[in-house]
Amino acid sequence: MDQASLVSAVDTVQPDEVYNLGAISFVPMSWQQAELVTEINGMGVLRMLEAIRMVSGLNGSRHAGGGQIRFYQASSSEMFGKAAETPQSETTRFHPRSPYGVAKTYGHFITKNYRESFGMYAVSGMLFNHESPRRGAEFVTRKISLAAARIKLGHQKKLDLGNLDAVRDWGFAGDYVRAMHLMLQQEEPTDYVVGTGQMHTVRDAVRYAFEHVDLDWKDYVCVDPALVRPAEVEVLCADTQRVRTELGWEPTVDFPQLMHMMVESDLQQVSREHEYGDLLLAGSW
Ligand SMILES: Nc1nc2c(ncn2[C@@H]2O[C@H](COP(=O)(O)OP(=O)(O)O[C@H]3O[C@H](CO)[C@@H](O)[C@H](O)[C@@H]3O)[C@@H](O)[C@H]2O)c(=O)[nH]1
Repeated sequence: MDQASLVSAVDTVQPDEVYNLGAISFVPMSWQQAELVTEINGMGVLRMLEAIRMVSGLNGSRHAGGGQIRFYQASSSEMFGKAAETPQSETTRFHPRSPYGVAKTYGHFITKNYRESFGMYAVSGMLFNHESPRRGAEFVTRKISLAAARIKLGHQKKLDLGNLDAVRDWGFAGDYVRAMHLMLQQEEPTDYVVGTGQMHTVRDAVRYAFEHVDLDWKDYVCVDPALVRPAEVEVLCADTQRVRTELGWEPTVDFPQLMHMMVESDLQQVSREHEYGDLLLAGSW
């Protein structure tokens, strides 16, 4: 959408809150299409802020109150990248490791800059990995849960993965949506790190998923060096103190439960797909 159409859309809808979750979110794609990812994940944020600024009539240097529309930017733990410390908090310095992370860092700082320049209620949530049964199949948790279900039901033989030692702080997406909403209900606009504070490896994710279907993951998982990233983010884990104390936010699903939830959902989905496929083959549709 061009800038004029965006301004017109914001002016027509007159929203109270805007959540900018729009992005190309698959990190490896950002090495293949760095310019496109920068355009969408970086410049896209600026365009949203500009549209809100124009509709709100914020023209000068700093306006107290900054208009009525509240803005949420989906920042990412990928900004911490080659992490300077663990766990990562609101004050940890950024060292992004991919064009995706660099573009998100621009989006983060331009949001902060519009808050400081125009007094806008504009905040960033530095969200760690958040997953659910709706996760795209290219992301590692869903790739694993789908494979566990397909292998269990006899529709797949093995699972190729990249770096099994990567450590992430994975949580349930539903919990993170609650955190985003809470961030826009505060008196003062400010940025938060959102995660569970728990570290797990990709290997743990595989183990939890395959355990759920009573299989030994070592019989099925192969490491494919082509899936290892050019510059990996080795360890991410959130310092959750601020989000817990200031927003009263707590995650409700732990990582083993999350993997079980995803595998359970995929067992049903894979069964349905194959039932549907069999009906088609039998000419019943
Ligand atoms: N996708 C994928 N990742 C793999 C694989 N094997 C190992 N990994 C490792 O698994 C980790 C997680 O990869 P993803 O699930 O693709 O997520 P991500 O790169 O950490 O990024 C996600 O979380 C960020 C933080 O919230 C988001 O900003 C980003 O958009 C995305 O949702 C990475 O260290 C990656 O190298 C594989 O076969 N596929």
